[in-house]
Amino acid sequence: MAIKLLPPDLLTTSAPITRLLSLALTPVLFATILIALTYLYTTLRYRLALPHHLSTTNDAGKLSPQPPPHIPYALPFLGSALSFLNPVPGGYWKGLLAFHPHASGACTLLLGGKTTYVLFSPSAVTQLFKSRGTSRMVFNMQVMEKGFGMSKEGVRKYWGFDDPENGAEHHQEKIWQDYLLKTEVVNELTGEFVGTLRHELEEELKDGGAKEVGLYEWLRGHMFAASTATFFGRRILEMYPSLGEDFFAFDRQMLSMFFGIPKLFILKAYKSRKKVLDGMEEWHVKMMEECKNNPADPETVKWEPVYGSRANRARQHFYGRRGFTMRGRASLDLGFLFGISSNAIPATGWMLMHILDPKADAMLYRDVMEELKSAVNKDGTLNIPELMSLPLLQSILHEVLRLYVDILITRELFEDLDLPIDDGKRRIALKKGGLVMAPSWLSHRDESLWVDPPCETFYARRFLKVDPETGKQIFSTGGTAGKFFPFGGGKSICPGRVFAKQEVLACLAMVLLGFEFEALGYVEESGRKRDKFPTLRHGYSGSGTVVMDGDVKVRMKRRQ
Ligand code: HEM
Repeated sequence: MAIKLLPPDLLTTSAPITRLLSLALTPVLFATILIALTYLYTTLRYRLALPHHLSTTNDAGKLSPQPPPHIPYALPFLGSALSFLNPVPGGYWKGLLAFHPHASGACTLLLGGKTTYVLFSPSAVTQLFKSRGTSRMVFNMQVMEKGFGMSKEGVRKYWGFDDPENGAEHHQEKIWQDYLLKTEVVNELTGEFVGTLRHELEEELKDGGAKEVGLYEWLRGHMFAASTATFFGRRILEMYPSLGEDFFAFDRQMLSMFFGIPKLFILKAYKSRKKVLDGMEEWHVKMMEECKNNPADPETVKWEPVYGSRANRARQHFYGRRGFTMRGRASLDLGFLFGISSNAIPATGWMLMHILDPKADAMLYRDVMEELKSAVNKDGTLNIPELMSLPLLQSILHEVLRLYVDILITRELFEDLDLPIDDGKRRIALKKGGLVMAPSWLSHRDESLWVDPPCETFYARRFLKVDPETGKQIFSTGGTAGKFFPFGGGKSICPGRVFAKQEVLACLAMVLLGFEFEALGYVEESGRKRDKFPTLRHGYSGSGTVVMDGDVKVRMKRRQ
């Protein structure tokens, strides 16, 4: 049958077949030669550059600083992009450090045509955060368009491409300063969050019984509801009760869209984003009708159910002035919801899971409870400043952020930058137009920096020290500059960091003081039993606080 389908001349002579074959093989041969030559050239370039980079003689001014060695690759233009998309957390970095010395403190990658300088020397990272010649704008624009589904025109409008006077950078910074970072506003937000969460938790086990739950799954629902209502107002969850579920389905797949995986392969991701955007757009249309296109003034009104916090209303006023469509606002709000929810909620989950882990430090749960009780006022309310100063609790939070935050701090270089390595014994020269990236994974898990216990181990008391004067245990992050940066750094540092710490610790305290937990064992995401404590769920590098690939099953009841 197959033979009959071939043209007659191909059946009678083998010459056309040979011609056809050689025609088909030429591009393959060409591609193979190109790949081999690219690999040979980039390997040779790397081998020649590495000794110069590692040499400490250039501090005497004998050698001028050079860009860090370019990691070899085989695919022209794409460079290391495909291997960078390793879904195992830390997988790409592990492969890189198998041949590139950690002591080098930096390297250069070609990622989809873009020269990307990767920093993991503490002195270089510290200096990067201080430098003025960098910006996060290009990264932000890409996240908005590829991650949160904003139109190209919307992104241009947001950043003021055609109207620089009205770009968002300055306005956004001012909104963060006035409504996310000022102490009184943070306290106000924490008060609202605590009130909403209390309301949520009061509904749990009202009859005094007990129940078995997956700890993180249970926590996530309550925490999402409380933080979303705090920032966006109560009405969003009344109108769109499955927002949490839809948001986390989107959150799981956001990076695959951001990294540009062809749509055909990730239809589910696009579908999940569309669903949340449709719901948020509908919410906006209704809310704008209710408030007659004029959300309550953020200066005078503390909180209200339609648009929630001052921070959110200040954003909405700005978007209104800039003439954003409801769809455009939905994308911007999805981005803000991502900022609020994607890190703080899993970080609280990891803390709870470690504290209640039946196979870990047997004294941890007891010590945490003792500390927490000292932060309760006589009337039973939480003393937030006291809570924020508890050494063990702060140490656990920081250890969770060290071990589970996988963030790629990314900046565009709009001028050449000269950075120190090894406290300045060596220097590197980064060229204008490139990207510079400080991956938290490489610094937070550097085995030469985090030694006792080893960097891969969760150690609740890692950030505790004995105060030589009082002999008491104190919390300290001293000596971690450039080695530990879960909130990023410099002028683009996370504006929600102060609230995030209060939110995480307040939530943890309310849960542990309100309920008794008995750990029953570990489970997979599917609910099937497993022997080991959950670890990091698969996802691309840069996921933020990485979610767990399972849960701790607990029996819970109300404390008497
Ligand atoms: C444990 C919790 C959190 C972690 C680890 C975290 C981490 C980060 C990081 C690493 C960045 C990028 C910083 C940089 O490039 O230097 C960032 C940006 C941001 N975060 Fe957070 N964050 C957390 C919680 C929050 C919360 C609760 C909010 C809101 C209240 C928030 C709002 C934002 C916003 C709006 C940005 C973007 C700022 C901009 O583009 O200028 N974050 N966060």
